[in-house]
Amino acid sequence: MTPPPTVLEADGIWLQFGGRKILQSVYVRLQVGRITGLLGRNGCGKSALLKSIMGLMPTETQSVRADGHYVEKAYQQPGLIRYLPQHPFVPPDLTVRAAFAWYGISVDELADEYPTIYSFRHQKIGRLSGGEKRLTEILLVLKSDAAFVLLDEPFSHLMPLQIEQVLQTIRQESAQKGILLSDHLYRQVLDLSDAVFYLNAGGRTILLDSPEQNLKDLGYMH
Ligand SMILES: Nc1ncnc2c1ncn2[C@@H]1O[C@H](COP(=O)(O)OP(=O)(O)OP(=O)(O)O)[C@@H](O)[C@H]1O
Repeated sequence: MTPPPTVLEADGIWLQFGGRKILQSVYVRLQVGRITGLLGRNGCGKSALLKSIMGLMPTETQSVRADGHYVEKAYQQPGLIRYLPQHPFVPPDLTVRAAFAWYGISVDELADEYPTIYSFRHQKIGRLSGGEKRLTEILLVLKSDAAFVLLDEPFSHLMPLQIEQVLQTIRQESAQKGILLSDHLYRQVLDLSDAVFYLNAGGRTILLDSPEQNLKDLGYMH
């Protein structure tokens, strides 16, 4: 059996909407065992980039490679890569237990770590609150058996205590996964990430060498 890949690279991604250039020759790199942050202003194209990597957005050109092998439709390869979009994606009629089973996870794994979600195991997803649903979806993606995980604004809808817990789970899961984390909670992203890319208004990624200072210079924060 071939071992799972350890590096995922995306480059040469060009995307425009109605003549407006969103992504221009973007480059990002994920590595198993590392967390890679992705920051950028509202509307700069972070979500579009994640969708492009997944093969869910028609781009002009792009190259996504796992250990150098071309990946065409990442969304068809859940063992390779999983994606948390900004919008809810689990069918509302599934129970929490069934949703975890769908992702190859036993809900019993959550009993100690996430007792509230575990207590909802017989509930339908559609009956959960916004935050409970978001937390369920984050855990589905994070705890699934994928080599790489893309997280688009995982902290939205979560209360501070849950954010702390999810940060810890991201850290734990990164031991066996390469994780791309895009969120506006920049402090948490900086603390957690081994490397941080900034997507600038011109649609190019910059690898930050001094993140705090770079982000001020780039006008992302004061
Ligand atoms: N399907 C689409 N058709 C036309 N324009 C789109 C489409 N999807 C996204 N856009 C535009 O592309 C730009 C990038 O959007 P995207 O959602 O990727 O930004 P973002 O960096 O994730 O923003 P935010 O931080 O606010 O979530 C925006 O200007 C958006 O309006």
